[in-house]
Amino acid sequence: MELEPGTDLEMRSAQKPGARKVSDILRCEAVVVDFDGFKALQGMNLTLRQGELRFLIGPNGAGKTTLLDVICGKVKPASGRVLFRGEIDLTRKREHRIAELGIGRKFQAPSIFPSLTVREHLEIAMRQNRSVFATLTARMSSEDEDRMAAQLKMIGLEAKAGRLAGSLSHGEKQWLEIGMMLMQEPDVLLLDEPAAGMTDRETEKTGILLREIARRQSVIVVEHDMEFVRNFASTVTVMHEGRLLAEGSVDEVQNDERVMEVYLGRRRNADADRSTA
Ligand SMILES: Nc1ncnc2c1ncn2[C@@H]1O[C@H](COP(=O)(O)OP(=O)(O)OP(=O)(O)O)[C@@H](O)[C@H]1O
Repeated sequence: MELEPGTDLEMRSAQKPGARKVSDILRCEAVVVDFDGFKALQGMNLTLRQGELRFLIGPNGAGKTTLLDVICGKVKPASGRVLFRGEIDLTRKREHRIAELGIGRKFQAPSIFPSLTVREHLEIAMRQNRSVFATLTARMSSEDEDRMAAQLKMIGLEAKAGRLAGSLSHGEKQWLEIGMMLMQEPDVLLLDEPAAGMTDRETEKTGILLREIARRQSVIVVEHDMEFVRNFASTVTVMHEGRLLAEGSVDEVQNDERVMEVYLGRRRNADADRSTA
């Protein structure tokens, strides 16, 4: 594991009790992303509070995934800042360092190992969060065992801890991946359409899980499923053409004329077309 003395200590000290209280955990300021002349983000702003579950919506190509890519360091912006805990500019950090600082990213497709058990996945994830020395000592402490049990319960896979991950349903695989992220104790979780391809019941359970996570951590969810958003969102950010279009409660953004025009209107039309087809 790479160690950069000093830097992490300084960063972590910002989180210690008694340090300046920062209620905004993440602030994206005027972020511009330029893909060879095409501006996927054109000055995007977003502020995420600690312990918030935020849904990010917008039509195809609005720049939602690109914004998550900037936050986790996968894409570097041409200009703008992403401030973590008020003072660390993530745009100046490398991707692995951003993950170490406490930003977890989950992509849409599950990437699990079919021939490892559910429990083994969580063990691996837990060890990735440890120092080299701790990784070499194979035994789990009773504290680790407690965390493992709590995590399995939280993601609803208690009864399937010994099952091979390859035998899980699509929804269960997604929860396992979320559980692996949680084992690394991120402060901010970035999720791209976590409920895509799930059954109604799995979708419902995913929404409940996200709410549970947001009791302690901050979450940004990119989502297309408006029913899911309606059921579980308190604050929604709407993007359009690489910018913030509107922000507010589901009701507020649904009644916003600009939003109806560029996003919900299109979707309603699409839904209407489908129901009359
Ligand atoms: N690596 C890239 N190179 C060039 N253009 C890109 C690249 N990645 C994304 N884009 C373009 O940037 C724009 C924003 O893409 P992005 O995937 O962020 O949108 P989105 O809101 O997540 O869309 P969707 O809902 O369809 O996933 C799109 O026009 C896309 O084609």
